[in-house]
Amino acid sequence: MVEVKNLKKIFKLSKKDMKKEKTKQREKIAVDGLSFKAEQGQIFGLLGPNGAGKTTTLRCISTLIKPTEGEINVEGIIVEANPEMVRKKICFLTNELKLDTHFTPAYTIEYFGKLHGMDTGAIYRRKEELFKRFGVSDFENMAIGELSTGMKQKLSIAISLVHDPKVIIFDEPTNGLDIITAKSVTDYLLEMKEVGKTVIISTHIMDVAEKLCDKIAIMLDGKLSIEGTTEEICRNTGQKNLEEAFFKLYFDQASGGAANA
Ligand SMILES: Nc1ncnc2c1ncn2[C@@H]1O[C@H](COP(=O)(O)OP(=O)(O)OP(=O)(O)O)[C@@H](O)[C@H]1O
Repeated sequence: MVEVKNLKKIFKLSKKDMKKEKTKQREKIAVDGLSFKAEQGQIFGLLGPNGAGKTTTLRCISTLIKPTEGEINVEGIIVEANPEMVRKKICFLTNELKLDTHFTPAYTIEYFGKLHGMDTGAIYRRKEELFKRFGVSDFENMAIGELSTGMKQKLSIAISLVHDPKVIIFDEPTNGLDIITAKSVTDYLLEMKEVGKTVIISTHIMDVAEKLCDKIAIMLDGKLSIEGTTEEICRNTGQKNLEEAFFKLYFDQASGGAANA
């Protein structure tokens, strides 16, 4: 279970950031009073356009950055009070994971397994299972520097899961993957929810959200716009599918009108 209460994250902007954001403001409110609860045995999706605050939210849950305000509870542990305990329970897959190019996939997963305090036998079994599952076995003894972007992505997925975490947090899980690997990832996430894990993903792809998620929170400009199942979101916005509901909420917000969902 992951519960986020009134999460707010304000970034101080450097001159370079201000230029990039085309703003005169010295601060950026990336997440603004966000609350939601992702239950065990459920895939919860944060859906939103670029810059909506999805990655920032996931980074706060994953203990990588500190919230400015609010409280996050992961499996009964308050993130701010006990980040080390939370790290044992979660995995966070992001394309920011930097892997040492000189090492092989086999060595790297062993290294991460040891960091999680696993014994050699457990690491080996997990490596065999995950490498087979995500198609890493064929290149497990090559140098990471020689791998393609997709191969590195598959390896990152396997590494992030080595310690069999209770809470799986994937930022844009299918980004950059071919359709076969994308399917193996989504199938895996569906299996994980069946065995009672809590899965949280971020995506801007409607199809991924609709097919995969039990519950969806649509984020716009750092705020929660609406939360519910696809059916609930469609019903509450009076639209016939998630994409149309999303556009209604987006344009209502852009025009300053209340989404009223
Ligand atoms: N470290 C940072 N310093 C300053 N601003 C930041 C920082 N990280 C994120 N932001 C800003 O916060 C806002 C939300 O960014 P975030 O990456 O959370 O959005 P997102 O919904 O994940 O978008 P995307 O789909 O593009 O990944 C953006 O305007 C971004 O530029």
